[in-house]
Amino acid sequence: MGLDIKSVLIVDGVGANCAEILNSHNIKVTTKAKITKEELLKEIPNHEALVVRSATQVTREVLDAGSKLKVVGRAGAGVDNIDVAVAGQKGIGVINAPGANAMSACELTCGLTLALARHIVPAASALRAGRWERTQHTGTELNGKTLAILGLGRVGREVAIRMNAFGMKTIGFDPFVTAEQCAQFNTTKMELDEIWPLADYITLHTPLIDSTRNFINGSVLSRCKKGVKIINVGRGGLINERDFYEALKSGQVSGAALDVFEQEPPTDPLTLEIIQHPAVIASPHLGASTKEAQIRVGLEIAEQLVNLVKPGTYTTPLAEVTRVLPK
Ligand SMILES: O=C(O)[C@H](O)COP(=O)(O)O
Repeated sequence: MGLDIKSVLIVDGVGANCAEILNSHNIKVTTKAKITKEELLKEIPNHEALVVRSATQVTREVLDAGSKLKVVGRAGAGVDNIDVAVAGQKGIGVINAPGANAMSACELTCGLTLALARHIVPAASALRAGRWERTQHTGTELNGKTLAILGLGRVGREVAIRMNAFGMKTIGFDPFVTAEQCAQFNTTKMELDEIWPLADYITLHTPLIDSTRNFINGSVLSRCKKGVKIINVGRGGLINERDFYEALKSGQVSGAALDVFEQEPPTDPLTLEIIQHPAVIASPHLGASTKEAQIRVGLEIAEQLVNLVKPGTYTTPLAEVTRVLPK
C-alpha cells in the first residue's frame, strides 16, 4: 500500500517533465515557478508533497503550515534549504536526486578552472568593450599544477578524472572515501593540513552542514600557497566571505570562480564587493542548470513520488534523506 499523495506543489522552475509524469499517474500538480514565502505558506496546506530546487527555503514555518504534507522532494542534490531535522520530527520524508545533476556541476567546475587559468572572462569582456588586451591576460597552464578536491563524492571524482586529462595532479580529502577508492580516479587522498601548502587550485564539493560551514577560512587560507585559486560550485557557506575577501585583496588568493553564495541572489555588500573584484568570476548558481540535468532531476523526483504512491512502478531507487516509508 502506497502513500496517499493526491496533490503536489512544484516550485522553483523544476523541469516540466516532473509534472507530466505525475499527471500521467493521476496525481494533481500545481506549478509555481516563483513563489514568495507568503504565497507558499498559503498554498502548502493544500498539498501532500512539495518539490523544490534550491531557491525555496523549506523552513519549520513551511513544514508546520503543511498540515497534509508527507514528502518534500528536492529536484537536485543539496538539501540545505530544507529543515530536514524538523521534517524528520514531523514524519515528513525528504527525498532528493543526488546524482542527477552531478555531471553538469562537474563540467561547470572544469570550465571555471580553465577560465581562471586563462582569464577568459575578463579578456572577453575587455574585447567586447573594444579593448584589445593581450599582455594583461597572459595566463598559466593547468598542466603540471595541483588541484585539491575537497569532497570526493559524485561531483568531485568526475572533476578529478577530467582535470587529470589536462595534466593536473589531483589530491583530495573526504572522510568517507578511502585512499584505495581515490586511487581509482587517480587522486591522492591526504589530510587537510598536507593539502593546503600543495594546492595551486582548490575546488569545493562538500555538502553544507555544520562541520563544513566556513571550511575555507582565514587560518586555512594563510596556510595555502600564495596565489592559490579557488573554485566553488558547492555552497556559498563553505567559504568565510570576510576572510576570503581579505585574502583576495592581499593576493594570497589570486583568483576565484564562485557559482554559489551564502545568500542567493546576493544582496550583502561584502558579497557584492567580492563579485565585483577583478580576480573573481561569478555566476548565478548555474551548476545544475543544463537541459540534461534538469530532465534527469525532474524525472528522478517524479518517479520516486509515483513509486511512493504506487510501489514498484519505476526502477528508480528511493533517495531518502529523512525516512519517507514507515520502518
Ligand atoms: O544542490 C544542487 O543540486 C545544486 O546546487 C543545484 O541547485 P539547483 O537545483 O537550485 O540548481
